[in-house]
Amino acid sequence: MASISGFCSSSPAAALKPRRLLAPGKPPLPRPIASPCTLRSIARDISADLSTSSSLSSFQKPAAIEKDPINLWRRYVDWLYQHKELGLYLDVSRIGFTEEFFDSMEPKLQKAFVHMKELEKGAIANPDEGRMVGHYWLRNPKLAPNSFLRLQIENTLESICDFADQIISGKIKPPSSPEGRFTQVLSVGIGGSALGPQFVAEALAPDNPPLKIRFIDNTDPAGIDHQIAQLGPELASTLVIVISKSGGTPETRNGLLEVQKAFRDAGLNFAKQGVAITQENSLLDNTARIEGWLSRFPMFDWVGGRTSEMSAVGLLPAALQSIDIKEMLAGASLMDEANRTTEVKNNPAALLALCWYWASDGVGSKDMVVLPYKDSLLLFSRYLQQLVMESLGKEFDLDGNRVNQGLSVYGNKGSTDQHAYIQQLREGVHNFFVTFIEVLRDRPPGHDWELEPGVTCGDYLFGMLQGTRSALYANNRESISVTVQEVTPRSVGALIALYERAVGIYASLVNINAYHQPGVEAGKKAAGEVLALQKRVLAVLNAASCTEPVEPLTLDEIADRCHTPEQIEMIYKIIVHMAANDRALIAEGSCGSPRSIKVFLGECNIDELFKPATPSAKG
Ligand SMILES: O=P(O)(O)OC[C@H]1O[C@H](O)[C@H](O)[C@@H](O)[C@@H]1O
Repeated sequence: MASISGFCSSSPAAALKPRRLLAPGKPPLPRPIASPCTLRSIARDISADLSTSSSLSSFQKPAAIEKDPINLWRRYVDWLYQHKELGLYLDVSRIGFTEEFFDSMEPKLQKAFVHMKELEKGAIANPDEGRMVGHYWLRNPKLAPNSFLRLQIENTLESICDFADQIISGKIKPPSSPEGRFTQVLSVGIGGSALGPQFVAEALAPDNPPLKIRFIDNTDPAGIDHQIAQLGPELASTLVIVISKSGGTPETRNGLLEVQKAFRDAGLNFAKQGVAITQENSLLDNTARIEGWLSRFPMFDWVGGRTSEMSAVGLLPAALQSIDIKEMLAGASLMDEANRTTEVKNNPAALLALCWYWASDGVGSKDMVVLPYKDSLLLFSRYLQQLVMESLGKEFDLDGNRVNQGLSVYGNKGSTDQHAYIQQLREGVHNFFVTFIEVLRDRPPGHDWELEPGVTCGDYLFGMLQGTRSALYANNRESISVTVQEVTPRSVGALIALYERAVGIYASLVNINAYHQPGVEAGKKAAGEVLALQKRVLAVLNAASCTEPVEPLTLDEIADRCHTPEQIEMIYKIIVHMAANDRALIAEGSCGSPRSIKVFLGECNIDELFKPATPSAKG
């Protein structure tokens, strides 16, 4: 193994001292016994206590990371990972892990490899939901645990390619477009049903795709109106793809209802232009079937939303933009293959996971800043945010211990971000590590020119990346660099596969389920309760506004009549929102003085009074 002198603790005894999370150079402080502590520090302590002898708690991070340029170069060469066929490099030399750390992690990594192997063979790797985790089969259907699943994958891919060909060639036409063919795709979906397609469109769509894609990924009415307004008369030649694994996500349902209304208003037949990507027999699937939509593609139970880019979710939108989806799959498959070796140094995903573990102390103590130096990769960090944070951000580990795990991800692109927040990264709070994504090819051959003697525009970008990496490192800020030759379907497929696997391995290292998202439900449930309360408020206001004379109500009176005095603040917020949208009138007072306001409804709706009572969230 490489000599990385200067990286190691000075003596074996020092290596066994309990590790402290300190700025380099500071002497270790005794752990406070009963001082006030943050949730994060509690989580960190619990996690440290739970860890075994192979965890970071056995180590002390070096006081300062290697600065000698020759030693650093040796470290660079010794640790450089290269995937020849993909033209992808991974440089972990600027992460200061020690040999002892590396060796101590070996058993955990070997265990992680076993988990990944079992997962690929079809084990129930998502135990809470009792599900297999099969995104790796999508790019290598032969791996699927049975021939039924293999055929499902192969047939879906074939039907995606056929459908996209027929749409692009104009064999399948929109019923009432003067263009005679589809020119636009409007993708409606959220989370894993949007982020991958958005990232890939930004990274790979040609300048003039056969169909231009746009997205509705929220329940923001103004955002939806904006997308529809921009389509204008081209709505008639727009293929609407509604994507939802569950088929019941409210934001996506609302997007669909809004788009369907726009079609009705324009006198268009939505069904002839609508496509659903969802699980069989979901609400969305049934709607699409009953309404006779143009087509339906399956989403599989064993593919999670955030790992669905290589399923119909990602492949259909990409194919419609003439992105070579088979190349994307090939890139992912090659990367998966590389990630199956049990030799850590030759396993890029394991190396990444190891670096994350080192840099964030195995408890997410540092954030991961992702900086692609290439405009087309702008959305990579946003895509990774869901992949990493929804997978790793967990309250409990697989044994039921409270661990509050996670790894925060943010970033946009270099060198743009250099003019925004790199100042803080260089000199401010030291709570992050960086991942640089470097693309060697600046622009297609034959287009380059020197904007000053010997220097091209791309040389500047290169210089900015290297300069930032060095400047950060000089101030003890660690970084990883991932280098690809070009942004192609193959390299993008490989990048996605690399991070998917790194997340899986890291999850094994910290013993959590990376494939469920129990925390997301809490927000959804609370949102449902707010809407249920709003309906009760409306019913109460409606009753009071239908009297003669109209009876404006105070917030206390509304809360009282809703039988939810404890919800008065939420009722106030509901009133303010309704008033701002012309659905309620404030008779007295102003929103700024909640106690003073009296409210009635702008329009009394007698029918509303005779509707059956709205079921409340509180029963
Ligand atoms: O694809 P859908 O079922 O509509 O789900 C969309 C998103 O919903 C939730 O937020 C989940 O946490 C995400 O993982 C998922 O991607």
